[in-house]
Amino acid sequence: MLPDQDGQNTGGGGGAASEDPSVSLLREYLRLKTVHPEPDYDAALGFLGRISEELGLPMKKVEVCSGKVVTILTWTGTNPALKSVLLNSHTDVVPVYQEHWKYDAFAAVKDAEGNIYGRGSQDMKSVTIQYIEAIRRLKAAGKTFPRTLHLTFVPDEEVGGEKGMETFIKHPEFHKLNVGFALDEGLANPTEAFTVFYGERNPWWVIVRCPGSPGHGSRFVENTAAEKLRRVINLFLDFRERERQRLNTSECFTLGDVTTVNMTMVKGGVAYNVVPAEMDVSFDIRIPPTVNLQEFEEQIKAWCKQAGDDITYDFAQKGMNQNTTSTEDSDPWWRAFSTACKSMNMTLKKEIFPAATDSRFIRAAGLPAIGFSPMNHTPILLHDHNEFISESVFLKGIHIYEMLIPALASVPTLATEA
Ligand SMILES: CSCC[C@H](NC(C)=O)C(=O)O
Ligand SMILES: [Zn+2]
Ligand SMILES: [Zn+2]
Repeated sequence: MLPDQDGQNTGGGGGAASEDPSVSLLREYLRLKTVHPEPDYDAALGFLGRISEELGLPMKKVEVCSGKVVTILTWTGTNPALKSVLLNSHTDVVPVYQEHWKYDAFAAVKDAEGNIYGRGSQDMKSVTIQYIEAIRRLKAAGKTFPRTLHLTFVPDEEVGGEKGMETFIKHPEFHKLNVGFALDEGLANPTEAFTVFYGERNPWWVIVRCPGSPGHGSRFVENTAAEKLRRVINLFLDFRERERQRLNTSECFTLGDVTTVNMTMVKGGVAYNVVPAEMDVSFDIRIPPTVNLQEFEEQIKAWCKQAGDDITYDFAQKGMNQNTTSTEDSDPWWRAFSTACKSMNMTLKKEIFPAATDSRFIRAAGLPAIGFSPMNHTPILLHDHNEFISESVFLKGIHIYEMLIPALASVPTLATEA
């Protein structure tokens, strides 16, 4: 059977049944080209404006930087004085290598197995539509909850969040939301379990500059940049290997529990026969919240000193916040979240997110945030070729939010709110 490009009438697996409207909505959203480097944010704004009307929820637009709008839909609770629940998602997606995809990455093709292919199908347009569809169903069922729910749709997460959540979190309009707890993106899990993230590793992007004596390429020049560069690379990559071994030798460790180091760029040199006056190397380092950051920077300093004279380093990214969100049963937000999951017989795996999401800005503001994308039995394909989500996993995810949202929006008044 041919894959379904238009999505009007084909059920997953090739049946003749009509497509679930939630699936059609996801596929419509996947077709919007909110892809870097020039995301069509106007298309997303138009789409969200329509959703606001359909759901009967007021929409607010906050332009945090020129052309970068955060959209907020609000379902006011019966006790609006209580702290609210934030359902956050980003509207942008990363670019694709189209030649490596089975289908057009922006056609939202559904194959005969019911797998929906598209950039953002995991990261994180599926989650956006799951929030929307769960709320649509809860409203249609006439439910109300004590706590206010805010859905925020933010730009630029995929390019670091500087003109998105990082700025929005400091904006008066964010403070007006009176947030008590936030949900944001997680990762798929290929097993029966669902992964939940209660913290993130800090990204440190380091450039190490190695100056050296220049000279003719035919000579044994002393004190070259390349010799220093080699020692720097060895010291950083030896540490990488030790951390890799540590991850492999302990069964209870995941990627989020160790420090990764990757050499990502090398620069230097002007001609084949000129010994360069400087060579630079860059590393992408991700550091778990349990590591002492001051001590780690001392280590970097010591490596640079050991590698030779006058070596310096700079940061292009240096996350310093190590806040994590409580996953203790004594925490009312976690209790609400985990109890709802338990009632659906879901197995949860608690982890530190290996990369960086907008949750880091929420946690840095002192607010609890859980990273969760309800995608079990799904390979992790974010930023990868042929990113997909199955129709059935997507639909189950809506049901999961139909249970989670009422639980979170009904967390009893906290001691700090009384
Ligand atoms: C540090 S800003 C870049 C953010 C990006 N997030 C993801 C999820 O890929 C990353 O971790 O590289
Ligand atoms: Zn994402
Ligand atoms: Zn991403």
